Amino acid sequence: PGKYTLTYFPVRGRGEATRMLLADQKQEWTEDVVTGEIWQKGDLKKSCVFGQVPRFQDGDFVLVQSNAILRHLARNHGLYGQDAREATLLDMVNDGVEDLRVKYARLIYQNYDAGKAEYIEALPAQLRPFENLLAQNDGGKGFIVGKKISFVDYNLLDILQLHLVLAPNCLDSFPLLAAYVQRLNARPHLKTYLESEGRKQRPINGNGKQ
Ligand SMILES: N[C@@H](CCC(=O)N[C@@H](CSC(=S)NCCc1ccccc1)C(=O)NCC(=O)O)C(=O)O
Repeated sequence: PGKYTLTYFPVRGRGEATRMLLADQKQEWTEDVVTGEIWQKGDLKKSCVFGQVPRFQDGDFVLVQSNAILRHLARNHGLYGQDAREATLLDMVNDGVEDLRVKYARLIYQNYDAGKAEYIEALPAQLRPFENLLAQNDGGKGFIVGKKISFVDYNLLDILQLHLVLAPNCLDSFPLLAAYVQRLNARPHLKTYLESEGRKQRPINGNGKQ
C-alpha cells in the first residue's frame, strides 16, 4: 500500500470526496476502518486533534478535518487551480459545498422523517449557485473552476451523488450539473473506483438513512 491511510467509519460521509480524489489521481491508500466498538473504546478519539474522524496519514504527517485533507492533497497533486485567484475561488466554492454538506448531514442525522419533503422542496435553491458557477466557466463543459480538475470537483461530485440518492430528480432543472456528474463519473480511474466492491459495499451515512 502507498503512504496514504484514511481512518474513518465505513461510510461515505466526510471521507468519500478524499477517496474519489485519490482514486481519480491513481493514488493508492489504506482504509483504516473504524467500527462502532473501536470508537467506543475511546483511544482513537483521544488521539484525534478535535476528537473526530476522518484522520489522514501522509507518511508520518497526520491530519484531521475533511476539508484540510482535501486541500493537503490538492496542494501536493496540482489540484488547487492554476494561480492564486483560482485558488481563492476554489476556497469560496468549497465553502459553499461545505455549507450544503452540513445541511444534508443535519437532515440525515437529526430530521430525516419530518424534514425530508421540505428539504427536497428547498433543494433547487441550494443547487442553483453551482449550476450558475458551471455556466460561468467555459459554458459549463468542464470543471467548477478553471480549466483543470480540482479538489472542489471531487467534493461537489460527492454532494451531488448524495443528493441524487436522496432526490433522484434533483438535477432535472440543472442540465449543466447533470452532465457534470455524468462526465466526472465516467473518468476512467474514478469509474473503476465507483464500480469497486469497496465503494458499493459502503453505506452512504452512519445511520442507514439516505
Ligand atoms: N469538521 C470535521 C467533522 C468531522 C465529523 O463530524 N466526524 C464525525 C463522523 S463524520 C459525520 S458526517 N458525522 C455525522 C454522524 C456520524 C457519526 C458516526 C458515524 C457516521 C456519521 C465523528 O467523528 N463522529 C464521532 C464523534 O464525534 O465522536 C471534518 O470535516 O472532518
